[in-house]
Amino acid sequence: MENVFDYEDIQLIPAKCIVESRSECDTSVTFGKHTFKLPVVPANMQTIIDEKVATYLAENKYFYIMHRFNPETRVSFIKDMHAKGLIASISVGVKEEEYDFVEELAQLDLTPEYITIDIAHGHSNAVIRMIQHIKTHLPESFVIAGNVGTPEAVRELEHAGADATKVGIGPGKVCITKIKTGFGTGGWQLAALRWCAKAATKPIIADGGIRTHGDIAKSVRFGASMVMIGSLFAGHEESPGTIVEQDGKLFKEYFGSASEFQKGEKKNVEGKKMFVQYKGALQDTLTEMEQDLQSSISYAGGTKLEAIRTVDYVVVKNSIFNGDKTY
Ligand SMILES: NC(=O)C1=CN([C@@H]2O[C@H](COP(=O)(O)OP(=O)(O)OC[C@H]3O[C@@H](n4cnc5c(N)ncnc54)[C@H](OP(=O)(O)O)[C@@H]3O)[C@@H](O)[C@H]2O)C=CC1
Ligand SMILES: Nc1nc2c(ncn2[C@@H]2O[C@H](COP(=O)(O)O)[C@@H](O)[C@H]2O)c(=O)[nH]1
Repeated sequence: MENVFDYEDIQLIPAKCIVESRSECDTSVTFGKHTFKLPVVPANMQTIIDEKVATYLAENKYFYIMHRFNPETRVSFIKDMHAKGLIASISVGVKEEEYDFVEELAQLDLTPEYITIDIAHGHSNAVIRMIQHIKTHLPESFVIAGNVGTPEAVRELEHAGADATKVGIGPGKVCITKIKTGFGTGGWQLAALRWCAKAATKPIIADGGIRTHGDIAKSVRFGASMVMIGSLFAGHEESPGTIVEQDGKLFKEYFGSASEFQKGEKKNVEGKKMFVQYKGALQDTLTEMEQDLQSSISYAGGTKLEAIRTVDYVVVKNSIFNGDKTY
């Protein structure tokens, strides 16, 4: 791999502005059969999303993916969302009982609009078999498969029938895969995204490592149709993590899906727990993301997200923050 870089090493180069106001710029994205307000999806993790957050996002035309860690609630979740006229977007694993679950949905005539196969090492026969199983029993569901970090993996999962692939092995804020195994895209996630996007013929979700709103525009530039974000969504009032007070300041817990806290045991642990600063209402962050992305589109010299995909960029090797912090 040549030209390895990450989010903080890149600056996008402005093109001539064609709008009078940033409000003219449209951040919406069509992903599968639906159009959403932002190319952003909160991570399908237990401290990021629950039924209430999912409903809020769907009602307000944001994409969401419900996590898979309360498997027994998934059937009622899909029914509830459909009863409210909302899309159902769920996650599955690859263990034996997940095959039965997919068949159960088919027997109940319940088709989630989106199903995400959510495992750590998605370039595997287990995921390929699950894609094929879903496509056999629920052919109308849009299947997102991951996570992967190579063009070979993207090609194989697409070939197996995935409608989108999710790229990112180990760049997450609560991830310790890179430390415990020595593998992953941590530290070069943006370059890995570009590498994968060149091979992809279907949409890619860039997953993990987003630390600023500008990183969303950079992900779009390097080939993402959608960007999955955990840590930036962990500190909200609505975030399911427990709230704690320390030295008069409020924090919310954020833990990895492969952490001991999630698994309830110390086996194959590849995630940790941390506390992020409380930051008020979820909608405030979504609104700020939209405004920042509208601004990105204006700097790209366009009125739509697509304008970002073709801008020039420079590699500035770890210098863009220049000691500054965003908060
Ligand atoms: N994006 C990322 O970088 C990472 C994300 N995660 C998240 O953590 C959660 C748990 O993930 P995961 O452990 O995959 O889910 P599961 O615990 O559901 O494991 C899925 C299946 O894959 C097997 N498996 C897991 N890792 C490997 C591997 N490296 N090689 C071969 N087989 C493997 C498991 O068996 P067995 O346990 O017996 O090996 C199990 O049968 C998911 O939500 C995932 O997204 C976890 C790590 C990295
Ligand atoms: N290696 C691990 N990765 C994990 C774990 N739990 C979640 N994740 C991944 O992180 C992103 C979110 O990243 P962030 O930088 O935005 O916080 C998430 O979508 C997963 O792909 C874990 O336990 N280990």
